[in-house]
Amino acid sequence: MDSVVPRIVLASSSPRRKMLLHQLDIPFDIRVSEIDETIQGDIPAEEFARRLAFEKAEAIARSLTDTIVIGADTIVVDERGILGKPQHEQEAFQMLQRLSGKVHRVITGVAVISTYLPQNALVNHETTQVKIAALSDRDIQCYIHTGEPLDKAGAYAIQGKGAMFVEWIHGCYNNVVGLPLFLLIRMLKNITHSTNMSCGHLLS
Ligand SMILES: Cc1cn([C@H]2C[C@H](O)[C@@H](COP(=O)(O)OP(=O)(O)OP(=O)(O)O)O2)c(=O)[nH]c1=O
Repeated sequence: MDSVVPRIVLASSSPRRKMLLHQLDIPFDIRVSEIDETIQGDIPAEEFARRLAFEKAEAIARSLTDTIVIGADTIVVDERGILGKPQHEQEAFQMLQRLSGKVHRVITGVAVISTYLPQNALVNHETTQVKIAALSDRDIQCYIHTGEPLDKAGAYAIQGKGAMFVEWIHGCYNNVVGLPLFLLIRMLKNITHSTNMSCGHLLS
């Protein structure tokens, strides 16, 4: 039997995720889901990121057939808990003060839901350690004025001007930007192999 090339949908409004998935040269469409991302401190951070990734993918998958839907959620975690995206400049300032001179974790939950029959869902996460240099209040203020921090977890962008604050990372770089491609490809391979599908050589 010939293998089927699946339809892939990225359930995300993030231009970073779109750019990263484009890098793999797999055709895909984008659909944006609205879910409640209020931080819940009573569950482990990994589980929180995985749950949000699943909810983002599921909100789109429930109205689609014969599609593979990808959802992701990125959070920053330190010893005090989870940092999501800052709501305003003051919160961005507080987040960057909190990360200054320390190591934190960036966790991206990834969900891949197949609505081909038999339906299937995989959820996983990737963790990267990031060391931020000691920042003065002036460093933080200047950075906030660039406008970059506001739609980023932890109020910085490693792929942008925030790179000047990153001393080192340990783990997957793309995970920090919002989509761990190595993990995603393994999940896509798993889910397409469980049915008779292929996305060309990348997923074979
Ligand atoms: C730490 C860090 C995060 N980010 C981004 C990745 C994510 O887009 C964002 C975290 O917010 P998310 O809620 O994961 O994603 P989003 O709201 O941008 O998009 P959607 O929910 O529609 O998929 O922070 C960077 O771009 N660079 C970084 O260095």
